[in-house]
Amino acid sequence: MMAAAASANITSASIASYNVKVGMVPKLKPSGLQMKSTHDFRNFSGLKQAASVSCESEASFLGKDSVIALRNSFETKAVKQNINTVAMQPKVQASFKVAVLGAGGGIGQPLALLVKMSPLVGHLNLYDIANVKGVAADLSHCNTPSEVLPFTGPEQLGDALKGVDVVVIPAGVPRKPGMTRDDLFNINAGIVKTLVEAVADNCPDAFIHIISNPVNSTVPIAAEVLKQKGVYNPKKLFGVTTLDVVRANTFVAQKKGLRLIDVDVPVIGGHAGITILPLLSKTKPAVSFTNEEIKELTVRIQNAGTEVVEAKAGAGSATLSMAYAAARFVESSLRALDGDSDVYECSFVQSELSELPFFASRVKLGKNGIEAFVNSDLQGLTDYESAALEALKPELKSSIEKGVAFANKQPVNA
Ligand SMILES: NC(=O)c1ccc[n+]([C@@H]2O[C@H](COP(=O)([O-])OP(=O)(O)OC[C@H]3O[C@@H](n4cnc5c(N)ncnc54)[C@H](O)[C@@H]3O)[C@@H](O)[C@H]2O)c1
Ligand SMILES: O=C(O)C[C@H](O)C(=O)O
Repeated sequence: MMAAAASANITSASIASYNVKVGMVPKLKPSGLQMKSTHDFRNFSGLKQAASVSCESEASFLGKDSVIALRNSFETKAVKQNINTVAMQPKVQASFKVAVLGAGGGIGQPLALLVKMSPLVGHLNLYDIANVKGVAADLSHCNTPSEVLPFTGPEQLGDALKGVDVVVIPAGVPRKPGMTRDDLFNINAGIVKTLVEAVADNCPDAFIHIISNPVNSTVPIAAEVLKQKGVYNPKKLFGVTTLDVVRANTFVAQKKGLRLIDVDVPVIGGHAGITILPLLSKTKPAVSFTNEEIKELTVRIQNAGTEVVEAKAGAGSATLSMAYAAARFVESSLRALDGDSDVYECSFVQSELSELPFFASRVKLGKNGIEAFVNSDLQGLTDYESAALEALKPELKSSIEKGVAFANKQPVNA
């Protein structure tokens, strides 16, 4: 069944009042990194459990707001139960099933490790056409809750996907120096099509995270495949653009001498070159930039993938930072599925925020996928941002149309 495309739009005013309403976390912001899970957590990273320590580690991919919320959640429970937070032993209830398709690769392996560390994950299925048995055996020795299983080859793909809540797809070839992401289309389009067909057949209700490039085309391909299979739910199909946000946050913090953990920059548009548009005017905390700084930061964020491709000199593209970013998006999705009502992330999704059918923006995630679009991010843009937004549209439109045309030329396998 095709679900309704439109979700409610959210303005900054409604976000503000929403945050006041939930009230548990003093300084919430609509940035995707708050945590108020219904589950209790234990930290598996070797630190003491969150209830008993100040765990504002700047190394945590949970981010500051998550950590504050996590601690508040324990403290609130402890007060209610009239017990000492230091003595509290939270019970882990890992329940979600995650599948990584392309798990033996440069992104897949570190991503699998980070997902293995999540206290929300009970089952972690690793699928690849090669090299995945050893990865699963290796990971399965970590004393974190999830059971790790390997699945190799098309005959095991269906089993890898049965009952899965979140499917992450980093399968496909990466760039070499001199290539654009679109140069990967001919190989990766077919890989994504085949994998999404299997998702449609085996776990049509899962959140689907597409990492494989070119994201601006592979997400529309996935949408068409799901439509052809009669199971498209636009609220649950996501192009992973979290790495653009991670990079923007890092580069802005470095440039302005801010604490990394404080910075949040929304990135809109798509995921290739000029289609990546960081909205520096919406940076939190509010920062002022010179025109030169805006240009320099924008271009650096847009070319950051190429910066890594060139530094790796033929050995691939970003893998470790991508795994980190993908793990953040998985964790956000699981928190949303777990009932956390304050989860916001940027993602490339079916959208009505612009005249393009797919567009990256900040979205609010809930149990049923996208609950709302943060349309206030697109209001009050600077002249520079407005011009950049108009300039990206033709390229993004043509990448979307290329994906749709590919999928419609190649009917899905029944
Ligand atoms: N969205 C983003 O921000 C982002 C960031 C970095 C990389 N990427 C993209 O992610 C993709 C993977 O990059 P990587 O560095 O991990 O590449 P990689 O070559 O190291 O790994 C890819 C893996 O996919 C597997 N694979 C290939 N065909 C498959 C199939 N049909 N089914 C299952 N698995 C299959 C390969 O065996 C390999 O293990 C590339 O397309 C790259 O451009 C996207
Ligand atoms: O740049 C690439 O090809 C990989 C990825 O899209 C990235 O942004 O790092």
